Amino acid sequence: MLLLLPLLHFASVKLTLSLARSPENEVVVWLPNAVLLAALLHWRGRRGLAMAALTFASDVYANLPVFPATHAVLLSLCNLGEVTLAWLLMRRLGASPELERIQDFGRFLLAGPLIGALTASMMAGLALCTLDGVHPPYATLVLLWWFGDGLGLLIYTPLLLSFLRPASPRTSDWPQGAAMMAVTLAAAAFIFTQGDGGDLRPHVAMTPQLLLIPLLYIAARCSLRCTALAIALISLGSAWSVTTGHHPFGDASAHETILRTQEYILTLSTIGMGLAIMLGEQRALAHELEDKVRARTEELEASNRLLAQLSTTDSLTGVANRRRFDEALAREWARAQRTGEPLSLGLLDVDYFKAYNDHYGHQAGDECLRQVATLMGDHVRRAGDLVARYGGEEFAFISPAAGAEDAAALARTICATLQAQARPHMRSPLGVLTASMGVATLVPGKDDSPDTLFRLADQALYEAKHKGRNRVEQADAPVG
Ligand SMILES: Nc1nc2c(ncn2[C@@H]2O[C@H](COP(=O)(O)OP(=O)(O)OP(=O)(O)O)[C@@H](O)[C@H]2O)c(=O)[nH]1
Repeated sequence: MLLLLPLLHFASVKLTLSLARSPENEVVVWLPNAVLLAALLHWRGRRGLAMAALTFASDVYANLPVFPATHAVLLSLCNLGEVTLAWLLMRRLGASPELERIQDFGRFLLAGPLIGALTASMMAGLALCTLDGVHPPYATLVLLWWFGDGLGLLIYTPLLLSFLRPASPRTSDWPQGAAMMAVTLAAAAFIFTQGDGGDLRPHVAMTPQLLLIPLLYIAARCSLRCTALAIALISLGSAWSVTTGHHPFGDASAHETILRTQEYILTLSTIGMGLAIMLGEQRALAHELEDKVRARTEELEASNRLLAQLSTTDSLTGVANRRRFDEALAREWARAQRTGEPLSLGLLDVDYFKAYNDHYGHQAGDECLRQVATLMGDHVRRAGDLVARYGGEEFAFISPAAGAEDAAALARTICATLQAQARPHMRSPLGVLTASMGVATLVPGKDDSPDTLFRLADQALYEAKHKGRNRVEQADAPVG
């Protein structure tokens, strides 16, 4: 970067001087100072001294063929002073170096093009008048220098900064920007090459003010980078035009012509860049709001999903609650009615659970219920199966497409495993925690309802309890 900086600076001095008006080397826009200012802003002043020294050397070296050595050194000192003052003032004013907000752009305008360039122009005017004494009047010299330097900072600092930072992925405006740029440049080429001066110039010529129209379109629709680039190219075109004998701004004295051109570029750049920055800020704000809305919507959707899950989940055991059980039973019932497949339902009731609670406490009772839920979940695992806590110490499973034998076998495995886990239950005749189950299987008929299946399973459970508990009873119903 430190090597590239003087190269870029040197090239910009040469380009500017190639567009200067002889014999006094008056320039319309002096762009090299923007190179150092953009570098200082982009790298937040890091290696500022080295950058300043390199660009100063490049400035003197590039000026030497055009000015005597004393002039070259003094003028380069003025340039360095201008950039340093602008940089320090911007820091003092708290301007963000990105220049993407209108208040930062305003502070930059004040610090660079206004105060920095004016101070340097007064110093340079003094130096030139003292050294040569034959220049245009001091005020004219100051005005020309001020406008030239001010415009250079105004146009090229934001342009270089926009190229130094990565383009925002959102401003993929290049097709539109390129099309409008092509139109603008074609129009600029036509306007700035009209006539070759003197009598041959057409009587009715197009004025450069017309370029404001496509430029405003670019500023409104494209990025600041695109707008600054368009202004930079127009400024180069107009500088070339007035220093090569064209008269896009009408007939006037040499100094007046340069001043008219500078005023024209100033109007174009303040309006164009101001608009681009203001609209860019609005767009960034809109994107920020969109992002916030999207994030909030996602949060809301996640909360809704969680809420929906919580509203159908039993908080103690984590299995489905009564509401989800009812919904699943109705759904599976309707499906079995359509397919003609059997539907099995198992009801489980923990034996002597009141006594367990009384003996071991409610918390131990809760732990028991969690154990039973886990056990059922471990065994009822076919696709479409569901385990639910029906209420209190009662659990249920729904097993679609399972025949009576399969369902009864499943229930027996659950009861046997619970007994084998041998959780002590001092108040049960069996000494360990057990459960009773009732199982029913139906191929739903047209006139049946899920209640029929539930009633059958419940009767079977009652029978299991009645027959001594820790057993599985099957409902006497037509089975599939
Ligand atoms: N710890 C705990 N106990 C519960 C919960 N829900 C219901 N119970 C208790 O479960 C017990 C159910 O007792 P009963 O309906 O009399 O049945 P049981 O003692 O198991 O007798 P049988 O079913 O005939 O073997 C009651 O004492 C309820 O307080 C719960 O969420 N946690």
